[in-house]
Amino acid sequence: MSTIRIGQIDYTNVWPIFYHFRPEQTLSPVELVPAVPSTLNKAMKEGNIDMGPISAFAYGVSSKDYVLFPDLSVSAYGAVNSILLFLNKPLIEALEGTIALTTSSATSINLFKIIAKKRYGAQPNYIPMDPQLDRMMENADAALLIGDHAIRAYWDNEQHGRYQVLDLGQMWQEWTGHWMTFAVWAVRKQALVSHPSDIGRIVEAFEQSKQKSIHSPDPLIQTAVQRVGGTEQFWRHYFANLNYDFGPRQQQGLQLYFKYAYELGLIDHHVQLDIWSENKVG
Ligand SMILES: C=C(O[C@@H]1C=C(C(=O)O)C=C[C@H]1O)C(=O)O
Repeated sequence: MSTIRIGQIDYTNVWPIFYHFRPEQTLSPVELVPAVPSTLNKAMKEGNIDMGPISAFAYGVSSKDYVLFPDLSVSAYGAVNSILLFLNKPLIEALEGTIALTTSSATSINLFKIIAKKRYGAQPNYIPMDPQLDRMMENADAALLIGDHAIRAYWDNEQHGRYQVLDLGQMWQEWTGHWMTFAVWAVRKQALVSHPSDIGRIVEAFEQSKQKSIHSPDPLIQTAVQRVGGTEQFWRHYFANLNYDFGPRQQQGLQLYFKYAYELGLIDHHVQLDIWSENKVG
């Protein structure tokens, strides 16, 4: 039996869904592949991983090849606390200049482009850069970071107070009134064919981890303090504020995002959300 390769986003935001993830009784062995979202997006596209969390944008690009796992996502209604734009001048001025975009993201960098163009009619100069805030700010008027890179830069900035910080989840919600989904759990259609009887067990193991983490967040909070830093209070709020569902509200927000991405030519087709269910094959 070939191994099932499952991507694992290398950021704390996905911990609730992985912390207790123990797929049992799968016919094939399971291997976890940790990496930042942009690396997982590419590995998934090339077939080097079979399933797992990817940027919602990457699902949109390759939607014909993937199916979504039900009720799993990384979403927020308003502030995310880890999708942050750091600015050294007011937004309106920065939008006429240069914006550095982290190379680890796909959803958030395109969310920024959508907000810039559709809300502000702006088309700044974008430069992709590795997620190092100081180097980014040497080259740009504002810098977008995600995940733990954003969290660490935020703490650092609290000490030095150098930059204004805007939260993209909040910008999106204030503008559209909608939820935003940053990551979805996708499976390659090919993997549905090669591992048909294991999919249900893996979906169930993810769902169980999520429920366990939501009901007892303390172990995750303690581990985050030890491994990443920060206070217990920060992580309690962070995990409680993120949302891991993929229900009608999250789907509506994501559909609007895909509509705008299509209108701006960031994605070349209308994206349909194709969600896996036990009774559906392929
Ligand atoms: C909430 C977050 O969502 C993330 C943002 C992603 C993106 O911009 O492509 C992808 C996956 C998520 O890890 C975060 O990174 O903080």
